[in-house]
Amino acid sequence: AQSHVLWPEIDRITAEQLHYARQGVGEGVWELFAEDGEMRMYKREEEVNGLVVDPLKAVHTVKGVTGFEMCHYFFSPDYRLDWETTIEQMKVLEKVSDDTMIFLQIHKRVWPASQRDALFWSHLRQVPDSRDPDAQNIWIVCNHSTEHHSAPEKSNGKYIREKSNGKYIRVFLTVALVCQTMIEPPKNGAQITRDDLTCKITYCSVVNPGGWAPASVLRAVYKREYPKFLKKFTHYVYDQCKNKPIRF
Ligand SMILES: CCCCCc1ccc(-c2ccc(S(=O)(=O)CCO)cc2)cc1[C@H]1C[C@H]1c1ccccn1
Repeated sequence: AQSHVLWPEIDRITAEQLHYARQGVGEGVWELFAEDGEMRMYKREEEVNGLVVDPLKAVHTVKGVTGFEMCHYFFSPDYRLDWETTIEQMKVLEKVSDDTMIFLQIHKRVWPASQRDALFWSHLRQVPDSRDPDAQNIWIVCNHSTEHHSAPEKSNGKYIREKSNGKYIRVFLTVALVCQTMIEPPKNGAQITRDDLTCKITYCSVVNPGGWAPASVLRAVYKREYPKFLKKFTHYVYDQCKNKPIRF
């Protein structure tokens, strides 16, 4: 992917998102708004030009899967429709490389707002841990809005794009899923099993709705959809992996 025109941006945004994901939620600005078992979901209330763009940060711990497995199922287009319940259609516009793709997703309409679509590059990468050089166990998937010749936004600058009989508003998003594998080595030197694995997850998301939607509607949607999404996704990955050989 190093040769692709997007590479400098992919490299920069992925590094920025890794750094951002590692910042704790201790500093008072984050508000805890959902808890479910090990999952903690935080948000900051922010508006850009009167649009709600509340940044979200979730932390979660899932036993029995590796960070690679979690990121693999998040990145791969083959499984997305199994766990993403808010999209109507998904298309890979370009396969930049084995670890980088460009997606176009049409999201289900959220009444009374107009229907949205999302066009973004998605990049999967293993991250050497600067603090712990032999921790080859951190993986990240970064998704960031981009343009693409095969899915232009309407030139009127209102991010409205014609579809067959209506219009989509294009959202602007930056998302990062950072997963670290923790291994509790078995006492008696036995082979590692899934019972010895724990995956520590940090999920960060900023979705700018792209066009006007009532703050109350957006905040209600985010409050409902994000916990549901992370719970469904992590359970899906556990179920997909539990009877398969471990992939680090
Ligand atoms: C009036 C609603 C305007 C915003 C609609 C919208 C668009 C994209 C997105 C979104 C796009 C991508 C991602 S992801 O993490 O990269 C995974 C791949 O799909 C995540 C969320 C969200 C929402 C908001 C529904 C809200 C919502 C919240 C969590 C999940 C789904 N929907």
